[in-house]
Amino acid sequence: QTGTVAANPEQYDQAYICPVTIGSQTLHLDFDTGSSDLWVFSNLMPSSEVDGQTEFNTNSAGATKKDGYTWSISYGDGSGASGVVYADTVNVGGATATSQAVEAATSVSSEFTSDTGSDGLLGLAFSSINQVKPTPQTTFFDTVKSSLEAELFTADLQSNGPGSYTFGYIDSSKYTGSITYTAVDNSQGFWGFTAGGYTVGGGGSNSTGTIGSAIADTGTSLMYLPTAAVQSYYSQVSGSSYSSSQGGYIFPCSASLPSLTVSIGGHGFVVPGSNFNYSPTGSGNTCFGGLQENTGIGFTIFGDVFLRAVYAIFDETQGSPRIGFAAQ
Ligand SMILES: O=C(NNC1=NCCC1)c1ccc(Br)cc1
Repeated sequence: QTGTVAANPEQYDQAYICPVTIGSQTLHLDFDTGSSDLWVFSNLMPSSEVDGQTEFNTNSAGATKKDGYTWSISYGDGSGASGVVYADTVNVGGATATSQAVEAATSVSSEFTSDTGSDGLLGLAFSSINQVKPTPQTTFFDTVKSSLEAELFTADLQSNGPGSYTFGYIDSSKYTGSITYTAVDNSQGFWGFTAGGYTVGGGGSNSTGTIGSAIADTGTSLMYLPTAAVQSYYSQVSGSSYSSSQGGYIFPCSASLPSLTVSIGGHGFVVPGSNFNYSPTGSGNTCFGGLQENTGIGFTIFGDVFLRAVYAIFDETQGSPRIGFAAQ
């Protein structure tokens, strides 16, 4: 099917990298529903900031410089990049944008230099938060959506193995049961929605509160919830504690992790306990939790830890945007 691309997880499922053809080059980009810029490592960068990544060749025949256009972006984790802007043909699994803004980096932060599996990002949030000056550019999805069978894209992220993104259609083999849709508030440029109650473990409903407004962000590795929900979760994990040195909740790697059920659109979505063992801390046979507090971020983020448990549909077919989730 046109518009299908593999999503390959980096180590610890930290991010999902997809092959994208830009002109005659194939680069591997981190698809990110939490930002709206398509930027790539380029030949304009100092070699000290490149560690094996493929560089977009700004001198290629198909690349047209947008003179006077620049960009600079910083992400929730403190990483960032900046550069200049070209127009080129961008092809994702057959879905082709003939004149897409390709933001060529002239500098990137150390997080990107050391992320050797990623040649840049492909933003899939709303174009209202694109960071190109003097004129914001459209995201790949916004550029191509009118040419798609349907104005939507989907994310099927898997643990430790290839998943996929589709553009223009829903792959019914990727989910079970029905899709639950809920309204999206894109006033801040994100795929924002409202989440309801939560239950820790498969027992009865032991949720005491509701989660509230949240965003679906494939570019964020973990799940960040309000403190009450996070403390309720780790109270069920023996040996867990908040480690200020590690910057989050940790637990013995042998701990038994409960599932977390979150109500969205009136349907309970179960995140299996295994999703919450993110990575070894590197000391004392403790592991870093895939669920952390949203304090300091100011948003509740349903990142890859949650998105791996569902099939997600980012849908603009109805005029107003909506997001759909189905069990997988
Ligand atoms: O930056 C964000 N998402 N994408 C990426 N993170 C790291 C590289 C890409 C992000 C978006 C919204 C909020 Br609220 C917090 C963080």
